[in-house]
Formats: sequence, structure tokens, C-alpha cells
Amino acid sequence: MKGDLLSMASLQLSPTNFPSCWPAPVRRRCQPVRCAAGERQALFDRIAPVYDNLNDLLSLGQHRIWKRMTISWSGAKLGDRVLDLCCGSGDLTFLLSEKVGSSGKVFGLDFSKEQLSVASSRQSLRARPCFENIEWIEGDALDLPFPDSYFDAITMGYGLRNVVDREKSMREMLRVVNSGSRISVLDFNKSLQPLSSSFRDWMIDNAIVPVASSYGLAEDYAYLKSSINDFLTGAELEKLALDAGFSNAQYYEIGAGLMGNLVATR
Ligand SMILES: C/C(=C\Cc1cc(O)c2ccccc2c1O)CCC[C@H](C)CCC[C@H](C)CCCC(C)C
Ligand SMILES: C[S@@+](CC[C@H](N)C(=O)[O-])C[C@H]1O[C@@H](n2cnc3c(N)ncnc32)[C@H](O)[C@@H]1O
Repeated sequence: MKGDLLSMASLQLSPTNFPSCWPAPVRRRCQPVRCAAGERQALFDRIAPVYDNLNDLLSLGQHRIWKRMTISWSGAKLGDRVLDLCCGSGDLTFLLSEKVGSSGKVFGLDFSKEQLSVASSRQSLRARPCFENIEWIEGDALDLPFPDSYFDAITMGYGLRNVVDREKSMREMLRVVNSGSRISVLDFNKSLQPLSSSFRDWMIDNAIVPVASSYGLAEDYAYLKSSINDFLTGAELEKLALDAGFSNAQYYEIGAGLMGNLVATR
């Protein structure tokens, strides 16, 4: 499986953005794969055309607030070089771009070609001057094409739950983030409160899946429920970060306990 994942291509990846000691990325095509990672990649490719609209509809626009909180916790500031991991259609990437401004640099990395294509067309449509600081990279969160200590901040929205190896993903984030800098990881909160988890499961069964089924995507959205149940609690996420080597980790429940944000400092 590692071999398959290593065959990720790199989009618009300019060697000039890397120190000269860093090998130039090789342009390769993604291979269709049948492993768990390949199935998830295919799922995110399939849902790409409706992903943004469904997020707005299903969360009643609330996901925009949760994403702004994630940016704020990342500590990204003007002039920084930052990474949005598992960027999908780019919501967090665009917010980071505004935050670091034209003197900064933002990399949006994802393994779904279709999600990146939506992100790139949104970039052309909105055409704000600072958006020129964005570079989209088709790549693997488990094998990042960046040197050690390269970033001043990292964000990851709804990504950690979807990668096939969370420990490895955490170790990769630790490797590429600067000492003293932060990662800010937004995802569903695997709540220990029965009322909160019942409400979330009820929402998925009775709102999310029925709406998604009208686009022929019922199964893809039903995956949400099992993936949240297989995910980690806030305390487990803090432990994951500390075990990987972060010096500090704090988990915040947000959105009435439906969502959570892990903030860890290297
Ligand atoms: C932001 C949302 C979904 C992101 C998302 C993440 C994934 O990992 C996926 C995997 C596979 C398919 C799709 C996705 C995916 O879309 C939408 C979240 C919706 C919430 C479950 C429902 C929120 C309900 C309330 C209206 C919010 C009210 C909050 C208020 C503060 C009380
Ligand atoms: C639910 S979407 C989140 C998109 C965006 N961050 C957001 O907040 O809306 C999850 C994204 O993670 C990406 N992803 C999952 N595993 C990945 C991996 N190993 N490497 C790169 N991207 C991955 C998927 O392609 C998908 O675009």
C-alpha cells in the first residue's frame, strides 16, 4: 500500500519553493488503487462536485465559523509559510491565504484530484490578489513532500479521521512544523456524552444521508457515522499528539460539542 501512496503526483509544485538541498519533486500520475486509502481517495473524488454545497446546507453555514476558529488557533500570521493538510476544496487554504497575506505562502495538499480541481477553480473565480500565494499539491498526508521544520503553522480540517494511519500523519506534521509553531486540527468530536453522540448519529441518519442520497451519494455520507465512531476522543487526540513528540496539546470542544479542535505545539 505504501508503494501505491508514494505514487502521488505533485501539482504546480515549484522546485524554487524548496531549499536547494531538497530534491525536486517528481511528476507522476496517481495510480488507481484498491487499498483503504485508494477507496477513500475515490470517495472524496466522487463527492467533490457537491461537497461545498452540502457542507453549507447540512451545517446551516456553521462550518465556516468552525473553520475560522481553526485558523485562529493555528497562530498563522502575516508573512508566514503555512500548510493546509487534506485541504479538499480549499476552505481553510483560502482563509490561511488571507491571514498570511501576499508576503506569505500557503500550500494546500490533498490526494484527491477532483477536490483539488474544485479548489483551483474557486481560486480563479474569486481572484483575490493574496490568493496568488497559494500552491495546490496533489500528495499524501502520510509522506509529505517538504523538508523538516518548513512551516510556521499547519491546519487540517476533517482530515485526520480520514487518513489510514493517524500516528504517521501526526509524526509527519511534527516533522515539517517549526519548533514553537502549532498545528490546528478540526474534526467531528467523538463525544463521550450520550446525548450529543445520539444527536449527531440521528442527524447523519435522518438529514445527512437522505440529502446525500438525492445525489446518489448515500453510502459515501453514511461513511461519516462509522468514521466518527472509529475516531479518537479529545483526550485520545491529545495523547496522540504528545506521543508523536509535540510538547503541548489541548483539545477544544466547539459547535455545541459536535465538533472539536486539537491544538498542538511542537
Ligand atoms: C462540515 C460537515 C461535514 C464535513 C465532512 C467531513 C467528512 O469527513 C466527510 C466524509 C465523507 C463524506 C462527507 C464528509 C463531510 O461532508 C457538515 C457537518 C454537519 C453536521 C453533522 C451537522 C450540523 C448540524 C447543525 C445544523 C449545526 C448546529 C450547530 C449549532 C452550534 C448548535
Ligand atoms: C472531509 S474532506 C475535508 C476537506 C477540507 N479540509 C475541509 O475542511 O472542508 C477530507 C479530505 O482529506 C483528504 N485526504 C484523506 N486522506 C488523505 C491523505 N492520506 N493524503 C492527502 N489527503 C487526504 C481527502 O481527499 C479529502 O479531500
